[in-house]
Amino acid sequence: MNKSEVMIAVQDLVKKYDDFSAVNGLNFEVYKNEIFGLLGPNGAGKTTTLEIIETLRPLTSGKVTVAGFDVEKNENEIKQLIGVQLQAAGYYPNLNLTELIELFSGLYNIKVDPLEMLSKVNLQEKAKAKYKELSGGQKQRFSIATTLINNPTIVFLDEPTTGLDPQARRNLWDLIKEIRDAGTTIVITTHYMDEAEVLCDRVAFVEKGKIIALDTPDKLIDDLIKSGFERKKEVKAANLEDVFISLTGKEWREG
Ligand SMILES: Nc1ncnc2c1ncn2[C@@H]1O[C@H](COP(=O)(O)OP(=O)(O)OP(=O)(O)O)[C@@H](O)[C@H]1O
Repeated sequence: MNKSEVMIAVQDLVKKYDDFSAVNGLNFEVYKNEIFGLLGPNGAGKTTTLEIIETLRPLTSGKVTVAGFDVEKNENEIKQLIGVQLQAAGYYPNLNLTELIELFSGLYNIKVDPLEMLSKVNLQEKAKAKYKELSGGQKQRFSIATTLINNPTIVFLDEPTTGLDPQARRNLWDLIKEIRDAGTTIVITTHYMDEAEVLCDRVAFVEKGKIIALDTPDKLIDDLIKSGFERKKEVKAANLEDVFISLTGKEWREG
């Protein structure tokens, strides 16, 4: 994470749907090369905020810049810099993965090697498989590959591990970290706090369209402990998920 380089700046962001404020004065910055998590309950305003940053939804007031470009004035420049996870329902179920990558790269008007893109997400063996033949984890990995086609500077992932088994989730965490380590900034939303804790460099908690806390997971946890918080139950050195992983292994298994 490089604090000196701000990739996304959100200032006093407000989004109203009629007289309901879904986003109610948000302020935060995302730094170059970090994994930044937006956390919060259903309806808190996370997706709305992401869609405004992605230039897919107009803001009501405030200012949002992406790599210095204003979302209200430089939509095209921003679209070239970002990778957005497309909803799976939009994929043509009868095309194979190679054909789908070719289709998407055609939409971006660029040429990529489909096999190279698929190998980034460990799906090279599935190059000739149809999308509908993939497991849940493979579908998620494929959708992450589609975000990387235009070689983006920033990637947005909206709940990328929902519905996956523990192995598939952990493998996806490794993949997302690799993408960050290769120089990409990542903004993610998730409802899984364990995921946010191991994956995110910094997290913002959003509630009712406002940020109620923003820091590294370590700092947020340390502050809570300093305030006198204690868990009721004795904390064990492992949990049931650790048992699952230790019994079944951690390799890619949805083959
Ligand atoms: N197009 C719309 N018109 C009216 N209200 C909307 C619209 N889109 C979202 N909302 C409302 O804005 C609020 C924030 O929704 P948003 O989808 O941003 O929340 P979220 O934090 O992403 O929730 P989730 O975790 O469930 O995805 C919700 O109360 C939602 O009903």
